[in-house]
Amino acid sequence: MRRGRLIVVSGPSGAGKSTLIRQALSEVPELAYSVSATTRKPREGEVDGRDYLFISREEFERWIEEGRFLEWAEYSGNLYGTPEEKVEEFLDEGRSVILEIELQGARKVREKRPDAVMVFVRAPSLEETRKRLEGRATEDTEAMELRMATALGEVAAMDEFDREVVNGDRERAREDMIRTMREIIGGK
Ligand SMILES: Nc1nc2c(ncn2[C@@H]2O[C@H](COP(=O)(O)OP(=O)(O)O)[C@@H](O)[C@H]2O)c(=O)[nH]1
Ligand SMILES: Nc1ncnc2c1ncn2[C@@H]1O[C@H](COP(=O)(O)OP(=O)(O)O)[C@@H](O)[C@H]1O
Repeated sequence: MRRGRLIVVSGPSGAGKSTLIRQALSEVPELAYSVSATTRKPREGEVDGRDYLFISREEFERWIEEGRFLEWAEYSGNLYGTPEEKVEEFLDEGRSVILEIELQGARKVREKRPDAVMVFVRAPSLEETRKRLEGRATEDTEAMELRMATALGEVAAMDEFDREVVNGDRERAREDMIRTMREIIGGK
């Protein structure tokens, strides 16, 4: 069986990555989602094992020592990492796997797996990114400002990516994301 593709989806906080990925996963059955581990506290509505594996810093550090991560990074004071075993399982089953990860992690994956396809998601502008983060209201002011500061650096890295999805109009972005995923799976 042909192995699946490794798909990295990255972009500033508030760009709409989670929203677009959720939509792509429900439309494209060949896609699987890699559930990351994090030391961040769960947000209202987030489910352990579905959105993230919520673990302590001690446990996270143990996983690093045991070499269980394909990549990991610190972001906004918390640790985030991609457990490698599950990703490999999906790829072996012929499913393509989406990693929703920040820029440092994306760069590590590109180094380790040059065949990974890098997709950048962004809002039409930074002002729009801020508005959406404020609308989502999941972070306190400090965490939000940190995300905005990081967003500036992330937008500058756009050129490092293979594909871009601009999330302006919701419906168009949804279609664009789904088309992009189908093209990647189909080898385009
Ligand atoms: N390197 C890395 N980044 C991750 C991983 N999982 C999530 N992230 C990124 O960590 C950042 C923060 O995620 P989160 O706390 O859920 O906040 P949000 O992006 O504002 O919704 C986002 O850019 C995610 O893409 C991971 O396994 N590895
Ligand atoms: N095209 C869009 N137009 C307006 N708001 C959007 C759009 N896409 C997503 N949002 C909203 O913006 C906020 C951030 O989206 P989210 O998917 O959580 O971003 P990310 O995962 O990149 O941090 C959410 O409240 C979401 O409902």
